[in-house]
Amino acid sequence: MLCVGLDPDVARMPAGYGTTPSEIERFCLEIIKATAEHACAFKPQIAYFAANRAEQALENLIGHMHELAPNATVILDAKRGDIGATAKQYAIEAFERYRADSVTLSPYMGSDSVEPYHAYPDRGLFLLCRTSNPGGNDLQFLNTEKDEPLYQAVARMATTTWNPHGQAGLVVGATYPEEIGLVRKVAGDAPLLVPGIGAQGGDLPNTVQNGLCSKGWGLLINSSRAILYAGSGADFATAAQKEAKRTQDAIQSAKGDMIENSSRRR
Ligand SMILES: O=c1ccn([C@@H]2O[C@H](COP(=O)(O)O)[C@@H](O)[C@H]2O)c(=O)[nH]1
Repeated sequence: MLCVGLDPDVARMPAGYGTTPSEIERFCLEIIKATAEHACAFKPQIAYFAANRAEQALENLIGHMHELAPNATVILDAKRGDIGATAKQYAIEAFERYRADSVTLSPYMGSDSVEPYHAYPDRGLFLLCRTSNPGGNDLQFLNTEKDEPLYQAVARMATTTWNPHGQAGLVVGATYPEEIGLVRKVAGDAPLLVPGIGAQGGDLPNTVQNGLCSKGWGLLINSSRAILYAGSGADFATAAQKEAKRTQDAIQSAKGDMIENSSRRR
């Protein structure tokens, strides 16, 4: 259930790496190779590539992800949201240009802003629901007319009426594990993309405990900086591999503890 995030920050490139698009690509490729055996997903964050004129590097890297880790799903973290005509172009960008398996979306503009993505029913959509950042509280906790907080209304709509092909998941931060449980209740078995462990200090055991679906999975737990920058020297790829394995083991052990506790309770 580990998702390796690719957020190549040019201020943090390891020894021996420059900051050009081809160096960004070389760095990320080493991370992909080093972590592929531990990852069920990769999540490149588009801003780190676009900010450095490295969109072609991102295209190439997604190709490498598909080749080197054919069973891993590729989530383009772009957080798009716009009127239908523009959303159609964003869908082409994510699924045809970049060949991502899924894309992250902002739900703020409503159902017609999500509709163009339904033309790709075999791809996934992760809608921002309860985000990992402190400012997420500003809007996500506003009460709706149904007397539920906005993030729960998003969870409900995104996985039902806005989801004719069953392709929707939700983004819920590991920094708020209690809300992961509340979202899970509303969203059934929909996949949850969970950023916030590692550098943001989220709570892994409670994320797993509250977030597993009825089939015992349903979580893509993302770690970006903690893996990418586990080392800064020439051995950065080995350090990334170790951190990915450590995180994968921690996820497995949290899952094991949960299963043991629930069978003890029976
Ligand atoms: O609520 C959210 C939604 C997206 N993100 C993204 O996930 C990664 C987290 O990086 P770390 O280095 O593991 O903290 C990053 O790409 C964010 O843009 C999020 O953190 N929270």
